[in-house]
This record gives sequence, C-alpha cells and structure tokens, in this order.
Amino acid sequence: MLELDGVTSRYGPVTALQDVDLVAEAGRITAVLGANGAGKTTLLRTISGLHRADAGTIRFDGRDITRLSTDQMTRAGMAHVPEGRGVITELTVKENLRLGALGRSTHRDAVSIDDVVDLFPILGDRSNALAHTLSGGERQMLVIGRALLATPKMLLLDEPSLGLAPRIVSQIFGVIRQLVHEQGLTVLLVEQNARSALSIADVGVVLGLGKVVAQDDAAILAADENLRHAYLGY
Ligand SMILES: Nc1ncnc2c1ncn2[C@@H]1O[C@H](COP(=O)(O)OP(=O)(O)OP(=O)(O)O)[C@@H](O)[C@H]1O
Repeated sequence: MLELDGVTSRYGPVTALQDVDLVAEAGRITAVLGANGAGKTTLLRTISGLHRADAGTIRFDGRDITRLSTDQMTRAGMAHVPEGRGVITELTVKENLRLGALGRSTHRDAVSIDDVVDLFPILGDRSNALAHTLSGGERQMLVIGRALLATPKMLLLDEPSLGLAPRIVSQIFGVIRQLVHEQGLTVLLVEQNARSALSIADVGVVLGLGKVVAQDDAAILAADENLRHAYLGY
C-alpha cells in the first residue's frame, strides 16, 4: 500500500501539490484524475523520487520512501512509466526491454522478456525492430513492458492512453487489469481521459489545482454528475 500524508511539491514559486493525503491500496487500480495542470504528473514524479517533496511523508508498504533516490525506489519495487513513451530509438525492442532489468532487486522472482511478450505478443513479433519504427501503441507497450522487467510491486502510469486508438487502449488496460488480478500488482494510473480511467479503476482520486477534491470508489465518482462536470470534463 502507498500512503501520502500532507505532501506538498513546488517548482520555485509554483505550488503544484498542496497538502495531499492519498492512499493507493495494494492489488488495486487507483486512478488520479483532473484537468490540465491539476498536478497529476507532479504527483507521480514526487512519489517516484524524480521531484523532491517540499513537505509531507510518502510510505510504501509501511516504509518511509520520501527521500529515496530513483534507484532505491526501483529496488523497493516501484516502477514509473512517465508520459511521452520515451524509448531509446536506435536500440531494438529487445534491447530496450533488457534495460528494464538493470538495477532491479534480485530478491523476488524476476519477470523475463518472455513473460512480457506473453502479455504483449506484438513485442515478440517486433523484437529485432528498431524502436523508432514502432507505432504509438507499440511504444506504449514497450515502455510498460520495460517497467515490468524491473519486477515491480507497484506501477505508476502517466497518461498511457494519450493519442491511442480505443482498441489499443482497451488492450493495454486489459493487460494492466490482468496483472492486478492475477499477480496482485498495485497501480496508480494518471489519466486525463477520466471516463476511460474510471472504467478500469477500482478507486479514483480527483485533483484540482494541486489539492485532492475527491477520493472514492470509481463507480461512485463516475455517478457524481456535479463532480464530473466540474473536474472531469464529461
Ligand atoms: N518544471 C516545471 N516548472 C514550473 N512549473 C511546473 C513544472 N512542471 C509543472 N509545473 C506546474 O505545476 C502545476 C502542475 O503541473 P502538472 O504537470 O503536474 O499537472 P498535470 O495535472 O499533470 O497536467 P498535464 O495533464 O497538463 O500534464 C502546473 O501549474 C504546471 O504549470
């Protein structure tokens, strides 16, 4: 379980997150929703140690992880898939996947490239292709697959659906649900597309200008018309 207690994050004079309390239960999908600039990306960056919290505490399975480095976070079982689908374009799919296994903890049963290919068969078909030849959907599968190679207990996913066809989004979300249900993975999913995120999430957290404005079961948030109109854009 991940717990944030009074987390504040700033960029100079800009307060991107203010006094955020949040819980992401183990083995569930928690969607983080909100408009442009609400602080969703900063939330993931603060959790994974890419951005230092200015105040507050972050605990993962009871351990204070607020000040861990990104390498220590990987070993603690946290994997961050940032927005933008960054891959090394001049390496092949398989070489990019191998990078995901660097620096992982050796204590747990390690995820293999074959395991990732079972989840996303297209990555097997394209294993020797250079990453710059991949479609957007294939790239998204590659960055998620690379994160899974670290054998995480928790996955932080930033806008995986952005710009992808609905069919590809359902395929990727289907794999995420499978990992949660079959392996107990914990997921924090940032999405601007609230309707699609609430359809796969168990719980939702709504951010407005850096503050938590609602946190509840996904079905309850989806049924709240006022909240949807005010914060979720549908
Ligand atoms: N590197 C930065 N320097 C200064 N301000 C920043 C920086 N990154 C984000 N911000 C500001 O912090 C606030 C939160 O931004 P953030 O990117 O976390 O929001 P978001 O909800 O992820 O939005 P988006 O969906 O557009 O990515 C915004 O006001 C944004 O302008």
